[in-house]
Amino acid sequence: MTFQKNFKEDSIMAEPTVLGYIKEQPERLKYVFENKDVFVKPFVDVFTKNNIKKVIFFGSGTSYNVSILGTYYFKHLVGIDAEYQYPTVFKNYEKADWSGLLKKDEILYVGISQSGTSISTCEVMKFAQQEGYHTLAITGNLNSEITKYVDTKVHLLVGDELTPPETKGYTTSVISVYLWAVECAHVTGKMSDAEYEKALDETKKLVDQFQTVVDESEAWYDRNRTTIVNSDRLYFLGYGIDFATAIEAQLKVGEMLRLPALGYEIEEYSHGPTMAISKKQTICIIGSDEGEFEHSVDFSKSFKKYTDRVHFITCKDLGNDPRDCVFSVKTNKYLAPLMFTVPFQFVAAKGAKDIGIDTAINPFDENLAHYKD
Ligand SMILES: O=P(O)(O)OC[C@H]1O[C@](O)(CO)[C@@H](O)[C@@H]1O
Repeated sequence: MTFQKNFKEDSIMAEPTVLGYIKEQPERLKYVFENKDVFVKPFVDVFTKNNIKKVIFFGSGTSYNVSILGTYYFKHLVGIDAEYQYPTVFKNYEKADWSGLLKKDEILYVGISQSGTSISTCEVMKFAQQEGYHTLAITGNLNSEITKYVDTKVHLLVGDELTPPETKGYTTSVISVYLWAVECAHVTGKMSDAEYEKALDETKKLVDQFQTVVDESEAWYDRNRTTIVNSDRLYFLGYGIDFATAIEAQLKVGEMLRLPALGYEIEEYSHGPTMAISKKQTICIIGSDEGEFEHSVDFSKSFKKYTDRVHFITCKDLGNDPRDCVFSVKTNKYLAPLMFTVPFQFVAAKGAKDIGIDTAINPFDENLAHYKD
């Protein structure tokens, strides 16, 4: 069986490669931002018409990691309840509102699936629809399986991504979910006109500078490639919103570079896994804001006593250690995950190339994760 992906838009690449898709992100994110009405309007319509009080995000793999960010965006920016859940675990162990205070039609189930064919995500949306909840899916293929199980289908403007691992699929999904939250926050009065303009301005500024993000990420990988690809194990550590980047890095490296890769909340990492710390381990610490940043710097100093392979990925000022990826592009902590994922896309895709792995081939030939189109 072959890996199933099916996007209807034309590919602009003669021979699709993960590295090609990584490098397409500046242009693609700009396109997504300029065409935001396509995916923001249908979401906001459902949200406002139904006076939604809670959003539950579902996805698998990369799309699950997007759900983590979506949840923080809706909690912090829109100020409503939100959750991210593994689809099948949710079906078997959870319910939409344990408090019993919300009406069914105040809850929105959101399925994120670039291909629209992830089995578990499709199944939970089908279940939600049968139970009578509002259901919405964002997908790159508006004729895909998931669209059969939702009231509202929203187009993810990702274009083709014909290689198994998703890279631009992640960043286009993140920016889409962020723009949903910004718009919902504005229309509900949670964000003032000035705050709304600022949020859009910051988004535009970031997508306009995304080529620099890609260039600085690749340069960071090139500077550190030798130790990275010769590591016994790679850890990706982040607090709060940066935890999404940590487990997205774990996933990308697991898919492509295929070395042992572990994503942890940074303090959790210090509760046990540090017992295994050794000189051939690479530890990447992601982003962070305010107090979390200071704390992460303290952690990195301690880790450096045990391995030289400690890297900080941030847009805060941090000096000139070539092991770090300190972006010259600055942005807010909600948009920063768009940047922080890119260095790890290079670790995964360029690292794989450097050690002779073809990322266009999925050697696992079983159809467990996706429906066939
Ligand atoms: O967003 P989709 O298409 O549901 O896919 C989710 C996940 O499935 C895979 O494509 C393979 O299982 C992963 O690479 C990806 O993270």
